[in-house]
Amino acid sequence: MSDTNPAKPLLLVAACALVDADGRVLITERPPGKQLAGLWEFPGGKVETGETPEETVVRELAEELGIETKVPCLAPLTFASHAYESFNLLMPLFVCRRFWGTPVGKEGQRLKWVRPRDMRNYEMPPADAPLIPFLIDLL
Ligand SMILES: Nc1nc2c([nH]c(=O)n2[C@H]2C[C@H](O)[C@@H](COP(=O)(O)OP(=O)(O)OP(=O)(O)O)O2)c(=O)[nH]1
Repeated sequence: MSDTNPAKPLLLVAACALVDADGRVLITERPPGKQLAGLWEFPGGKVETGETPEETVVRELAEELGIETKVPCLAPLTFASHAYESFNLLMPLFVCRRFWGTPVGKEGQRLKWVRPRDMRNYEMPPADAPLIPFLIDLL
């Protein structure tokens, strides 16, 4: 039997795997106070009205990490689809190897560059686990 809830919203979030010259990927710790605080995630955020998911990633990378990239530097890799308690998440994951500046946690969040095969050692949101094999295959 289906447990579909018509009142449960679909949330569109765009995320990015930033890749460095050594094939490591940046993950960031969700700040205290936010939902899923303390978990490690891909930088990104909610797609705002009027934005494309690519524009969201460019904006969030600037806001959260102080780096610049451009829409043509983002390549779609895969997506996450996960039923959270209060919303259904749809999250495209882009890969970006070309960016300007050095990422810093502009909101005080910790950052780590990790090899995809080591990502299982970091606690990530449940939506993210199925993304890891795609990064292992890519890198
Ligand atoms: N950025 C990001 N969000 C993720 C990942 N995995 C995952 O389940 N999420 C969920 C957590 C949140 O419910 C949602 C992202 O919302 P958010 O609160 O970080 O977005 P935002 O930066 O626009 O936040 P805010 O302005 O509302 O504070 O997606 C991930 O890898 N990266």
